[in-house]
Amino acid sequence: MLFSLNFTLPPIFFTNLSPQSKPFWNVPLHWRLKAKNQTSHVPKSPLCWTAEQELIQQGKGENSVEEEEEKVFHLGLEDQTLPLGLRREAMPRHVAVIMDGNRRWARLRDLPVGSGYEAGVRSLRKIVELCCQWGVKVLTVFAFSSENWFRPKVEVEFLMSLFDRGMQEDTGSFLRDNIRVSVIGDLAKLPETLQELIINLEEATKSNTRFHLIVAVSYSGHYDVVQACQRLAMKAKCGLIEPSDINESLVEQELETKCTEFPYPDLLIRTGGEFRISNFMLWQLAYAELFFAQSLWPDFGEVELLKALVAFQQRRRRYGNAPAKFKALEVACVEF
Ligand SMILES: CC(C)=CCC/C(C)=C/CC/C(C)=C/COP(=O)(O)OP(=O)(O)O
Repeated sequence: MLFSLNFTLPPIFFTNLSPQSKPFWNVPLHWRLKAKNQTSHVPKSPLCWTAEQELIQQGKGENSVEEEEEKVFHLGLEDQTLPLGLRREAMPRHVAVIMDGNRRWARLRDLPVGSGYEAGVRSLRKIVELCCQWGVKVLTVFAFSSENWFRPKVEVEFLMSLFDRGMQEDTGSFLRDNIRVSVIGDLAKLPETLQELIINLEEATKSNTRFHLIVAVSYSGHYDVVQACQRLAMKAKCGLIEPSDINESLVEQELETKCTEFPYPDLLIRTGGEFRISNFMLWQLAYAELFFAQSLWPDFGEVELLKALVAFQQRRRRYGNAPAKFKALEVACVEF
């Protein structure tokens, strides 16, 4: 029998999270493992049941800390730590993020605007890592909009060099962690060196299957729909399709998100306290759940991501009467 589970976190869950009282999953792994022989000190966390706790429980914790760390690192996805309150089977497959608030973060600290963007990259790395660990399959981030070209030249150049640097620095970890990277948007407008880097990175990671990071650069929802229309018009002009053949499925196949198996974000997160979608993935967000966070993007970390995911898992998704392709996740979310 199917039943609805309306899981609500105990108030202690978020009110207790001061920097002094970190949740158990923030405690470094070697501390947790070192504590394992001192039974009274093994944290009996009400918040999550971790893979290494499982090993201790099974009496298999006889190895050195290093061996245990190695073992935990290589456990399968389904065995990895998942904070209490998150259900793996109800995890959004595709999360989209508008990473807003980097410049405000820098100004609040009297730092140059570039430091805000650099802090934003650090935040992005952390969120990618968590999404991988927690079982999200696709993450699309809005890194530079079509409108951002109108920002001061020096800022645009800084962002271009940051993309360049970020992609070069992270190629090794994308390969090691089995992460595929795609970049979507009007890439012809980017500096040629960056275009080459993108082609190489996409090629190098195209067979990776654990996680798909999609970076939207020089992108807007309007741009995406227009370029899809142009491609369909070309096909019609060449006689490959009739105008009357054009339907939702054909449009979907021409959108930039054709690179992923899950083109429709289940969850859109916007940081920075604004309540808009700012011309991001207009077609694809049709049935996304929206989550607006007050945190500026560089401050958006584990606790904030967890709040967004827990909120998502508590939503009841209805989709109107949309076709089954949208509905797969509803079963996991509502009928647990
Ligand atoms: C390598 C890589 C993918 C890097 C991504 C870097 C990054 C965080 C880009 C965000 C860019 C951007 C225009 C954000 C909007 O917020 P804003 O900073 O304009 O916010 P604000 O003016 O509202 O504070």
